[in-house]
Amino acid sequence: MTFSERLYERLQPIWRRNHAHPFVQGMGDGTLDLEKFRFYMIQDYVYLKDYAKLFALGAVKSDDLAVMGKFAALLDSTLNEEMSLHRAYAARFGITVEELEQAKPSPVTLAYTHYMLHTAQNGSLAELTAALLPCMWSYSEIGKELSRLPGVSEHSYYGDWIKMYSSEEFGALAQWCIGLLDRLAEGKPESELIRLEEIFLNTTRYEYLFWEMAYRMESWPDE
Ligand SMILES: Cc1ncc(CN)c(N)n1
Repeated sequence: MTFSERLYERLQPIWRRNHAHPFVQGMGDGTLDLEKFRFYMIQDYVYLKDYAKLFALGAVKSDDLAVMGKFAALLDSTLNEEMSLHRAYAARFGITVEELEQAKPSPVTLAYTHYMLHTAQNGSLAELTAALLPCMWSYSEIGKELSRLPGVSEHSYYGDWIKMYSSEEFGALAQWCIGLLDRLAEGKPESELIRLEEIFLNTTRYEYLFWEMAYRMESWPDE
């Protein structure tokens, strides 16, 4: 069994909760309130700005040219493809790029990105990869699962989101990250695998909290 198979098997309960979240299901059946989606888009933009830095840190922590190149490609794709989706949605919501850039993180966004950046800056390349993987992997799985629902890709708002995350290109990037973690985990003692599992579990939990935060449009108490 590969390390990613072990993670997938062990974390099924929380993984399924992510897929079953009303925000995710609401995109699938088209009933999600647009205000919640608007809130999500802005927070996700703020999130991705920090998330992209993990790829830059991954390149710094690697000595393998192929890995460095792939991290550079992931950085480029996050900033210029994934975040373009958000810029396009923002335009539809009447939000300017300047407003997007100035948006401030909610408590959950801040906690999630800071946890990942802290792990990436202080940990090994394997720890960095374990931290960033649930983001890529769970969106690719959610995108694919939603895209199987009839007519969903044609939804005037949620269709583009589902098309992006169910795309082969996004799936291939997620698969590369899974393969990288498997390679990095190979031959590691159980104590280190437990540490990697804990990091992966925490960012999987943060994925859930992010859906919950967006669904409830949670911000700071004084806002
Ligand atoms: C919170 C979150 N998690 C994952 C992804 C997919 N890159 C995202 N855009 N936002």
